[in-house]
Amino acid sequence: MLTLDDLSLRFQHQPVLEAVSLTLEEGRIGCLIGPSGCGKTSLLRLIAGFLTPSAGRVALHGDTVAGAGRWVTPEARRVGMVFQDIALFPHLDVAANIAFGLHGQPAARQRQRVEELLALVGLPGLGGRYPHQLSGGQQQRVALARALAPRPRLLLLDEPFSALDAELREQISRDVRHILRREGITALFVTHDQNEAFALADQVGVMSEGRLLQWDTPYRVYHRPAHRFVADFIGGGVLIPGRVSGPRRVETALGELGGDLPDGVADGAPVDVLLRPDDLVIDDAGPRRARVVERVFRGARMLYTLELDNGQRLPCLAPSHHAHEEGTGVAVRLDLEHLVVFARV
Ligand SMILES: Nc1ncnc2c1ncn2[C@@H]1O[C@H](COP(=O)(O)OP(=O)(O)OP(=O)(O)O)[C@@H](O)[C@H]1O
Repeated sequence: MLTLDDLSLRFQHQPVLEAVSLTLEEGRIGCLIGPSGCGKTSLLRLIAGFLTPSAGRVALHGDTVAGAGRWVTPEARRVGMVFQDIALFPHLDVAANIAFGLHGQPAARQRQRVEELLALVGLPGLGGRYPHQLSGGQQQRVALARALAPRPRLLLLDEPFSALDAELREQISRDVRHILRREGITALFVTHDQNEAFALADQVGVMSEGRLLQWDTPYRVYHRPAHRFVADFIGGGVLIPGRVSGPRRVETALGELGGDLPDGVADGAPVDVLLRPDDLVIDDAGPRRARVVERVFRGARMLYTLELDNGQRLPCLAPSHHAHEEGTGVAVRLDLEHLVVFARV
């Protein structure tokens, strides 16, 4: 459905995007995450046709819409957009807002499509209200209905839920996933929130400084980060130093660990090993001692920061019913499914 080939963008000679390539299959949901300023919004704007690439190609359904000497206007691309600031027309009622992209169609057909969409987004009967008479979540549903009305081939959503509070955001992102699935819409989201990306997406893209570092399933982005930045950015883990101590072996402050090593690292080479908060278990029978430096209550679980004798600090997510006080000692063991190791740069 969507193909980007080596897409690059410059603003006044400043590189903003560099050689971004990805494919998104029909009916799939993709999600781009990355720090502020890494180029996520610019990438959406290139796909929509509000920006022109400096190099590379954008294709929709196999047709080149930008690059390789071709240019298709934004209107002709049939790409819908939902923005962070909801931007409904305040002087139009909900039905007229949704029908905005349907002008030119017979009135009866427009009315039918509006009713259908109001039902789809869970707001039946609210077509006569004005935007100021709706909650933030309801307004965002109307914005979604408006974008879906002309049946776009691809829907782009730029931080659509960021203005909503956390609880509502979770609910509405689940609903939106449902709606997109039911309509078979191909969608590409931008979000800051990795939990949202994991909950919504079939494919997650992690961006940094204009590059797409990994485009993969949520599971692989989390468990098999392809890049040191991805490992660091996702999941609240830390990279601890280690040294290759044999084939598939690494010596660390937590003992010798076994697993896959990156290609080409020699015996004795310095490496970094990824430890996520759920890789470390507080266990009286554990072989290593650590001190509780900090703890943050997260409801069912407590997020501890533990410090080893060598000063290495590690995050540890543990059930909150055994609360360990700050300053006390605990015994720990590792519960690693697989090793993620990066050659030291
Ligand atoms: N019109 C412009 N002219 C010059 N530079 C721009 C312009 N628009 C964006 N940029 C720069 O391009 C880079 C990428 O911006 P972009 O908005 O795509 O990032 P982002 O990842 O969406 O950020 P955020 O998460 O904060 O919205 C930034 O360094 C920004 O300053």
